[in-house]
Amino acid sequence: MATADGIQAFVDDPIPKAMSEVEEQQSDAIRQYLSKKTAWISPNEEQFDSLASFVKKRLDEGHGETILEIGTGVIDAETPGLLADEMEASIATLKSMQAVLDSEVQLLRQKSLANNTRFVNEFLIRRHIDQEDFMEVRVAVTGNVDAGKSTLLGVLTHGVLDDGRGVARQKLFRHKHEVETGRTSSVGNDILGFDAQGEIVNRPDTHGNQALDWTDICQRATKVVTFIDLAGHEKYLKTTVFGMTGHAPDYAMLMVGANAGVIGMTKEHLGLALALGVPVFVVVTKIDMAPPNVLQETMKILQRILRSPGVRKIPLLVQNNDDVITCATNFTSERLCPIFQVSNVTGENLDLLKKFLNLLTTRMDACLDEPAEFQIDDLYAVPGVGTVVSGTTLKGVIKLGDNLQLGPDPLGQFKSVQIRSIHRKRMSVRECKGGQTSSFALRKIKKSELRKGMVLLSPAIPPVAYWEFEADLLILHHPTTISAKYQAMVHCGSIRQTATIISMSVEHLRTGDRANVRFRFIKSPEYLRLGMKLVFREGRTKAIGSVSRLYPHVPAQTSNTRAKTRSQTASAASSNPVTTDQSQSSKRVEGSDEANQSGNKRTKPAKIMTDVPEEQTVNKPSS
Ligand SMILES: Nc1nc2c(ncn2[C@@H]2O[C@H](COP(=O)(O)OP(=O)(O)OP(=O)(O)O)[C@@H](O)[C@H]2O)c(=O)[nH]1
Repeated sequence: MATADGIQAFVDDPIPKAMSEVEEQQSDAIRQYLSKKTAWISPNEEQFDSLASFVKKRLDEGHGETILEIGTGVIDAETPGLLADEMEASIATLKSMQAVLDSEVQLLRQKSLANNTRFVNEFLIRRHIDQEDFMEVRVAVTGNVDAGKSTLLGVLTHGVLDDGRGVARQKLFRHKHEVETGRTSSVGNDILGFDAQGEIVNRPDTHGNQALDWTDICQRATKVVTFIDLAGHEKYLKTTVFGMTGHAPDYAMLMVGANAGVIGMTKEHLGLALALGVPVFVVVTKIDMAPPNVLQETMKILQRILRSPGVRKIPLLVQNNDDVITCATNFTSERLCPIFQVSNVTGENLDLLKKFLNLLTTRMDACLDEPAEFQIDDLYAVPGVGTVVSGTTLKGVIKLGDNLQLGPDPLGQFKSVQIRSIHRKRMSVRECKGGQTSSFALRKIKKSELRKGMVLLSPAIPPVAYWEFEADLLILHHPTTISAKYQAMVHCGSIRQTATIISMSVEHLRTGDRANVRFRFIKSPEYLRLGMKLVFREGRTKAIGSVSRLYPHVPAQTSNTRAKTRSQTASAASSNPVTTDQSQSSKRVEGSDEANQSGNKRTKPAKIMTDVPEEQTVNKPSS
């Protein structure tokens, strides 16, 4: 088991580095001052302002929160620690900064050095957010059936303990058959809110009603963790894959029953998170009922799998507050894998897990200055409201009343729609930013016109749909060989559609092979972006990859729109492909022979579609 120190060795301490980078324009004297561990003791006005702008920068970068270490510096790195009275003065400086930064300061841990004479403190600084806003973190909950996923979510979000016979999970079930069988079949969402001091704001139900009041949670929370509860049963793997690709989780919580161990879908789910580059932490449940030797065996196997060459994680058993902070501050490094051992029945170690969840931050860059892009992962027809789409804003800001381009439809076309209302976690809001999930009520759109995988784009983004694309693919498993014409389901963002391999850079593909593969969707064109991760699977076949080249689709035209579209097409969606080494909007490949341009001996790609093939015109949008 790696120790906290072991972890520290491979992750650079981000704090002094950030400190040295903070304000290049600052004078040398100020920069030197900021690099000292004593900087917080009694700064003058200019020094105070510099410290404040340093923390503000860190808060901006951390989506509204940051962990700050006091008592270490770049200059005096070899002699860390402040005397007790120096630390007290530093804390007073930090506290007086709360008002300037409109934030809350919370002591996370104190390290004692030199026989308890010197101290290094770590603080969580969290910005106050107005009632309508909150930070968002998405955690995909995965693991084999019966690992205790729904139970843990019931326990965390409703503040109750389980009885070992499923009482806590009853609070979460959404479908009648789930209540009857105790098995999750749909992707469900549950939320856990934390205030600026890191306290849980989910209130126990006071009306005998099991549903939590999400608006109340969001109004009182500074940070909301959304759990995407994915089905554990193999039968629902399609749902699980969709949850992992379409709901854009920041982290994956892999649950393992201490008594059952690493069985069934556990490895499959771990592999999926690894393939999609989602950092994983493990929660071992049911430690109250597992005999010590069984728990030990489960831990041994788990750690062996995590350390194996295909996974290459560094497992860290979280046993105390110190471990929580070490894990939380180093977790964005995809290699660290914290492991919690909990009981949903006795509540053992749940406080450590809650503290860890409170410290997680989103991995998604909001890209607020870029044109808005929203991926649709679900559709509803809400009586009295109309058509509602839910999903994730991938970048930019979407505001009430905005006109966005909705598409692509089965013909690859987009249409303008207006945002009638916005909900974030069922709370009515005026805007939604990059990295946040939300639902929009749309004007003058029927649910039948929509399907999952569609997008809403700012008018500044060229509305291009793609029938064909290339991906760099790695075959994780296939029982025999894959060749051209092979078909399987492509999961890419919230897109879920069967695609055919139309050409490959090699003749055949077997387990472990890598190749560049050209795909064609069989039903309708989709909106894709270069670099998007994808999972290609059918039955026991599994491959992962990322989109490396796009072949824009030119939609069918009516005579009166033809002239207009022709000019748009020329500028925005030239029928030449877009590749990963080109900027999507500015550069395009010159000439017409893509195979030559790519510089390899791939089969010459099929002619680029300039009209809608017959089979697409008869297909209805899938949902
Ligand atoms: N003793 C004990 N029982 C637990 C614990 N956690 C869950 N259980 C029980 O284990 C059973 C299965 O829990 P679930 O939460 O339904 O498991 P799941 O992983 O959500 O299963 P799926 O939804 O089918 O994927 C239930 O009867 C729970 O009461 C625990 O920590 N200790």
